[in-house]
Amino acid sequence: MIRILSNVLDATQLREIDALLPQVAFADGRMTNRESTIKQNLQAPQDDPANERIAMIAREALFRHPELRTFAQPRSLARTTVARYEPGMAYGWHVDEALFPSTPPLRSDLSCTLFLNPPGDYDGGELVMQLGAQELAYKLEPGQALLYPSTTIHQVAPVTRGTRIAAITWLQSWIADAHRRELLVQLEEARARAGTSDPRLTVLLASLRTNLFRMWADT
Ligand SMILES: O=C(O)CCC(=O)C(=O)O
Ligand SMILES: [Fe+2]
Repeated sequence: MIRILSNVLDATQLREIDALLPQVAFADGRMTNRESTIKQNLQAPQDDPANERIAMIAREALFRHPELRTFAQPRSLARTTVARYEPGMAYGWHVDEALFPSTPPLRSDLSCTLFLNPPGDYDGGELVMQLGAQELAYKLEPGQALLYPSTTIHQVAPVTRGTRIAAITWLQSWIADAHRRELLVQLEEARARAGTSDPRLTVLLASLRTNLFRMWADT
């Protein structure tokens, strides 16, 4: 399921990131995908101090975002990298790598783009998801994020004017299977909708959720 997360970053965090962005020493994005013929963007080197600070702000904000916690059941979050697209740049149709090279390697269950500048700053640059014969294009406000299954074929459409800046990361979920994760999301919603007027129902829904999580969680 593709989800839009709102208010991942507040105005103060966005201001701090805006002040850090000019200090990022962007380099060719192929540094992390050497063979790629479809990736044309600029990316912050991992040891870039401004990127590290932005990554820390983004990581903390994402990891505690209540909807991300419900939708992703996050076990671990990969390093966050800031990417920049200038006119003519794009990232053609692809699917993200299965394993993110960290220690231990992180299985990419969900991919996440945190938008850092306003959609009015650039033309093109939509993040496009391929769903069978349909395409869904997203261009979100700064501080909003798109969370999508890493199994999805997607692209960043060519930027034709201005600059697109986003922070990208990957998550490993406690629940590898997307359908199981979705059932837990529905149970969470059922629990919220049921309220507390029937205490037995409250316990039953909590029990279902917890015991399915126990049955399905990787350890
Ligand atoms: O910039 C984005 O929104 C996503 C980029 C992307 O698909 C990737 O880095 O794998
Ligand atoms: Fe991607």
